[in-house]
Amino acid sequence: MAERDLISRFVAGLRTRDDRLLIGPGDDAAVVRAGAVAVTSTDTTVLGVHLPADDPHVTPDVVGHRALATALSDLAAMGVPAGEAYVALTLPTSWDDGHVIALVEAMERLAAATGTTIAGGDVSSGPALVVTVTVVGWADDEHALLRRDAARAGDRVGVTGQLGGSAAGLALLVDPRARTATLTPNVRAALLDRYLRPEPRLALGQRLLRLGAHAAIDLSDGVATDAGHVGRASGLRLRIDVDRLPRQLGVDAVAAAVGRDPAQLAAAGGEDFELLVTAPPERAGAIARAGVTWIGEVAEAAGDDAAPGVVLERDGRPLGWAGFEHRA
Ligand SMILES: Nc1ncnc2c1ncn2[C@@H]1O[C@H](COP(=O)(O)OP(=O)(O)O)[C@@H](O)[C@H]1O
Ligand SMILES: Cc1ncc(C[n+]2csc(CCOP(=O)(O)OP(=O)(O)O)c2C)c(N)n1
Ligand SMILES: [Mg+2]
Repeated sequence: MAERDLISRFVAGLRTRDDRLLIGPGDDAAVVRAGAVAVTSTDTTVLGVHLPADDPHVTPDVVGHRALATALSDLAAMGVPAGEAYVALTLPTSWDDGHVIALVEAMERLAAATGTTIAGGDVSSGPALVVTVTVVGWADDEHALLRRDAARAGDRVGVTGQLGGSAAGLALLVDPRARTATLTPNVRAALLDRYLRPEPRLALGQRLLRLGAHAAIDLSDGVATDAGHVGRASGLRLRIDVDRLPRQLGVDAVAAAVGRDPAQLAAAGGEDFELLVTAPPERAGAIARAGVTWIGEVAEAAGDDAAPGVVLERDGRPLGWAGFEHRA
């Protein structure tokens, strides 16, 4: 199919989910009636970097879902609902029309499930499959946000859901040793799903904001790195006990099979796309009931050996673990 026809074909399957969109796909630019404050984030998914390039699990559907989910995760971490998404596709010749349409259809399904409107994008050819998704959410005012720099000394530090599942799922795909792990079919499927089809915690992010959380960040690179962003942005030190990190079922078995510490998969494996939050102790009960596990606290940063950032601890002693880094 020619570029124009391909675009027309997949745009025909996109729906508008709000009354903001004045001009959607088709003109030189999208036109949206703005809310009070725009919250915008962009994320890239590269086949071979974010997903294995030649694995039968990595279908066009998985690529589409994951690219939008990981972008929406940043809006979840800001505590705002999703608004519009803009999708730039770089397509290698090995991706035929059917693949591209399946990718966009999977995105549209997640868009429907999250109230997102795909309002525009771009199609290019290129040497590798790259999907860049820009998402915009709308807040009523600039205070109705979960920022990285809003942690306060004395806050508790918590995480939503369970961690390590994505790294374990990836290991099941790429590390032959992981296949020796004893897992029930359901547990194995849930680990693969966590890696291949993460769910952005949009409703939970908004709920945490309403419940009085101070700061939040989504866990893309792992607590070891992402908690450090909160600490540095806030000028404080997050102290986290790695043995309190909730681990997804099956993580321990995969960690044993690949010879790694299970807490390290949970702290540094990355891509669970859960949220890390800080909140004052008086809110801890209500926030825990919303699905948060407390893993540490926010301390003043003072002195050379207590710089702003994160310190991961085991039995009160610091560990040198680090999360994912693109240019290590
Ligand atoms: N090329 C760039 N130009 C401007 N800002 C950037 C660029 N790359 C990253 N940033 C900013 O740096 C911060 C961290 O980026 P990144 O690690 O991609 O964020 P996240 O983990 O939330 O997706 C973000 O606020 C992002 O907007
Ligand atoms: C094939 C493959 N190898 C390694 C990884 C691990 N990995 C790749 S990117 C990444 C971190 C998250 O991606 P990034 O682009 O840093 O997202 P952001 O922090 O910008 O949200 C991790 C853990 C992977 N997902 N797939
Ligand atoms: Mg990253």
